[in-house]
Amino acid sequence: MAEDKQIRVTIAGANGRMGQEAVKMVQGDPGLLYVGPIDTRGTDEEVKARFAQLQPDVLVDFTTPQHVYRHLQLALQLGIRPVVGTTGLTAEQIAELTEQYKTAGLGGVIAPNFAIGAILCMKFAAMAAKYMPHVEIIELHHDRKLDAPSGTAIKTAEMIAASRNTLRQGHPDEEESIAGARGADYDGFRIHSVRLPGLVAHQEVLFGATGQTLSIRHDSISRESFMPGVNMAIKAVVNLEQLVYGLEHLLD
Ligand SMILES: NC(=O)C1=CN([C@@H]2O[C@H](COP(=O)(O)OP(=O)(O)OC[C@H]3O[C@@H](n4cnc5c(N)ncnc54)[C@H](OP(=O)(O)O)[C@@H]3O)[C@@H](O)[C@H]2O)C=CC1
Ligand SMILES: O=C(O)C1=N[C@H](C(=O)O)C[C@H](O)C1
Repeated sequence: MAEDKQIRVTIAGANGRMGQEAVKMVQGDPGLLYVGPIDTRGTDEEVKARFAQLQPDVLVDFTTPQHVYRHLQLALQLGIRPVVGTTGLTAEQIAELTEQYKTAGLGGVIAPNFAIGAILCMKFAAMAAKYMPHVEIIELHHDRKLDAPSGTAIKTAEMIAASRNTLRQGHPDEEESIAGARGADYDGFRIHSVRLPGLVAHQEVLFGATGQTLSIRHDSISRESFMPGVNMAIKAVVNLEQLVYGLEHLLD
């Protein structure tokens, strides 16, 4: 795409918590043109007619786990490059979409977290797990969140699992007297989800070894924290020819 041409951006979920921030960010960048919101709660024909009216280069998605898979399929059919922050896609869906986008040679970004500090938290956690394989993840979010565990916690867990040998942690005879007390199991370690009003988006990765512990913590205290990453993804996706999962793939 020519460097001096504005990138035409539509946003799904434009009235939501993240969508409102994203609209402000896009409208504040002279390199981007906000062409308007897209709402896909209609028939395929109605939605395609709206896309035809908007003519976007990029679809930014901050909606719900229920809709995001269809949005990625629609974007593929229409040749619009998606930048997806919505969480809740399964590993199988991401793998399938990655193949489909590769076949079509279309760029896309799925990023469970756009905050640079969260990406560093994931990378540091993966580094630490190699040397301190006993680990638990605690993610903490506002209580309007629909999915658990968070997309960030799942991505962190995937990166930890890739950098350590599978290890079933805790006492072999441990029992829960209240179901769920030990959290969700991922590759032998545990993920705990906290939901409270007042929180935004937070994650702590705890490691333990003989006589020592290590905590790696990231806090998003406002949704502005995600916007530089969304901006970077919009500008990168127009030059991509495949779907990437994780903002770390766009960082050098
Ligand atoms: N990757 C990242 O860095 C981040 C990702 N997220 C993720 O982003 C997603 C949105 O979070 P958040 O903004 O807090 O949620 P909100 O509930 O505030 O916003 C979701 C919005 O999507 C709208 N919506 C629902 N369905 C459709 C549809 N089919 N087409 C268009 N709009 C639709 C809703 O409209 P209505 O209210 O009318 O139903 C609502 O305005 C979540 O999955 C969350 O996990 C959040 C923060 C950071
Ligand atoms: O719903 C949220 O708010 C967030 N969702 C993302 C996730 O599930 O990881 C990113 C961030 O944690 C905020």
